[in-house]
Amino acid sequence: MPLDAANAPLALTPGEPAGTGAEIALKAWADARSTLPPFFLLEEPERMSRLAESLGIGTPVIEIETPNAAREAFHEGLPVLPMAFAAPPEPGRLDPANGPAVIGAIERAVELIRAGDASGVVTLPIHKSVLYEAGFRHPGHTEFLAALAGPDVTPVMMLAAPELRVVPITIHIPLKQVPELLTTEMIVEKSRITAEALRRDFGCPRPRLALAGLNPHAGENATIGTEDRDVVAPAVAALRAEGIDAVGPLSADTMFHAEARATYDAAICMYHDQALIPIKTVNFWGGVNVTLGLPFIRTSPDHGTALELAGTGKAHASSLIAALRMAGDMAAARAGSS
Ligand SMILES: NC(=O)C1=CN([C@@H]2O[C@H](COP(=O)(O)OP(=O)(O)OC[C@H]3O[C@@H](n4cnc5c(N)ncnc54)[C@H](O)[C@@H]3O)[C@@H](O)[C@H]2O)C=CC1
Ligand SMILES: NCC(=O)COP(=O)(O)O
Repeated sequence: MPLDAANAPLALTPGEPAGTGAEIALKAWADARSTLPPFFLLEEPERMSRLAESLGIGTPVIEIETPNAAREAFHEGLPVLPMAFAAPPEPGRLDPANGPAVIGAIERAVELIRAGDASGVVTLPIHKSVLYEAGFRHPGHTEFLAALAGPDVTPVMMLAAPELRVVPITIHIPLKQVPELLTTEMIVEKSRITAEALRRDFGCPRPRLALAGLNPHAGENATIGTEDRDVVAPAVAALRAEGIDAVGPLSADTMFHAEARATYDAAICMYHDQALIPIKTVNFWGGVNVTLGLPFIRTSPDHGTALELAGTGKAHASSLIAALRMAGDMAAARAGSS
């Protein structure tokens, strides 16, 4: 996939149209445009204008015909590249009929990156269960974007805030399946991808990884579950043999306080909540979800659709602002190093 798009704007996908995505996009432009890289939103321009007016967000909406027009337009308002939803979106009311348009916008953003018309994709939150109803077969953006990227892509979810970076090795699977699906190979591969990304995109020349144990007390010498001895410890040994600075398995309950966090650059966690609870506790408003291992840049706010706030204007845009900024910084750094 060509990455000659470094100077192109970022593509922002709409996510769930019944959620808060559209309003935080308007707010991000209103609150932070002078500090953000140019971006355009895939959406319905008229709906965006109506929403800005009804919520009293003073963001002009500018319909653009091509992504190229976004750079100029961004100074004047929020550039919107038109798309259409099948059913008129209503705040807080999910409609599976809009699933194909939500999914299609993500596909279109990847095509624009491939064509050199976008420097990366920032995704607004999707509502996963309504997309599953609409036939979506991927657990989330992370796996869908990897499938769009190509056959041999292993995506890695990392959530990053100034205080902490976390990587869940298993992601959206039932908790009871975690021990069955967790393998040494999976931990090694995702940790290796994380180390490479920390070097390339996050200014860590010698990344330090801290691997959490799966069980309480990291298994207490295999007396509280054997996975830490049999699955996680061999992964740590393999990573160290490759020259990666990895430690663990560590007791997960004592690795997230400030002093512990200062000893590593990313915490490699065995399941979703082991990773996401600490980061959303230390920084709920400024975290960014970034997909590592893709041949293009993808970031996202780390929260969901917040359906109950849709249409109220109360949703915060800070995580989206951080996601746009991170994607822009990554694109600029990659352009500088190529
Ligand atoms: N990247 C993505 O596409 C993501 C999608 N989701 C999806 O979002 C849906 C709802 O998930 P929940 O677990 O309820 O998480 P959520 O993040 O939507 O909501 C959790 C709590 O945080 C609040 N909140 C979320 N974003 C906010 C914002 N910008 N400003 C102020 N308050 C905010 C909500 O009001 C709620 O109290 C699910 O379908 C889930 O799959 C969740 C996370 C990421
Ligand atoms: N809980 C994180 C989340 O749901 C993000 O998933 P994805 O859509 O970025 O794969």
